[in-house]
Amino acid sequence: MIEIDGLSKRWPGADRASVDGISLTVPEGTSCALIGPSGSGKTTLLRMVNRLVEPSAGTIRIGGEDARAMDATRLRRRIGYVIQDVGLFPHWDVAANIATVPSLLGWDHARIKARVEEVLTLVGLDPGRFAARRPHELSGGERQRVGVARALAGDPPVLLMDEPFGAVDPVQRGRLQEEVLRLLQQLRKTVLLVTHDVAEAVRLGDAVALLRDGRLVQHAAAAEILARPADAFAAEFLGADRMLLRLALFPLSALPRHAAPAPGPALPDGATLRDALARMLETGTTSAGLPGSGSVTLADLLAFAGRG
Ligand SMILES: Nc1ncnc2c1ncn2[C@@H]1O[C@H](COP(=O)(O)OP(=O)(O)OP(=O)(O)O)[C@@H](O)[C@H]1O
Repeated sequence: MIEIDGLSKRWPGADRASVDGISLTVPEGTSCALIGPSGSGKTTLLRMVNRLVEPSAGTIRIGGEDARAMDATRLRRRIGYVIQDVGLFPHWDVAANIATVPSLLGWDHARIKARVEEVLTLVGLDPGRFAARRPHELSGGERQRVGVARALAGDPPVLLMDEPFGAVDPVQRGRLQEEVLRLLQQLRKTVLLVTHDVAEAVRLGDAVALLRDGRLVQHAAAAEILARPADAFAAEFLGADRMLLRLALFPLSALPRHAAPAPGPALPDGATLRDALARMLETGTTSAGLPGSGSVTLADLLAFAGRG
């Protein structure tokens, strides 16, 4: 669990605080995505959690312990950190990069080797093919995966991610988001994530925190913030397509199932309400076929969306 209370940062010489009295809790095993315009204080807030930036005021507790009272090195070993340009050591191979924290923790050689293979496999990279490569021998997407593997290597309970998929092309990005989401749910990590991308925030964050000028505008479950933005700024920032983004958060089982078949191919397993709407638009009909048999209808979908 991450508990942030009254946290502020005012950089020397600045005329106002970049982070201004933010209180925010990320419950154990959940994720929170920080969004907001450029300069709203997202990265500064994130970097105060692992003390790369010292707060001007306020407290941060990690697993109940005051982060400022802890030794900074010990604190950072309990917190995995993934950043956009990854920051891998260029002259070290992938295995050595991933082994950084386990080595600092004093693990023996065999345990480190086993852990490197385990986390590479977790992030979808074959250890036999990738362990001995240098960072420049990887694609951008592979480098991001190595970054995630490195952050997970010491099995920290908390993960901080700053634009983790920012440097990856849109197709890879979608796949990486999907995989990392599954992985983080499976590992029950507590995650604080910075992103510019509202779609990414609601996909990866159980909760979303919207910042403006260093202040917290709204902090709510992803489906809630999309349905009920706190004010006009929040509504504009979340975008005109926010109800479509929201539909993508719900499975087909959120709607009543009708026995009648629908025209066109059935939706695949794992499809969302947004996929159902897309299928209806594609077939020009008011129902979409469910995997197996049966269908959902546009009337039910609109009623669901309207309930918010
Ligand atoms: N090391 C620093 N020294 C002085 N001011 C800083 C420093 N780092 C950040 N700032 C200022 O703090 C404010 C918040 O910056 P921050 O990087 O946290 O915003 P952000 O929301 O992450 O922005 P972006 O989305 O563009 O990355 C900005 O006005 C920035 O200029």
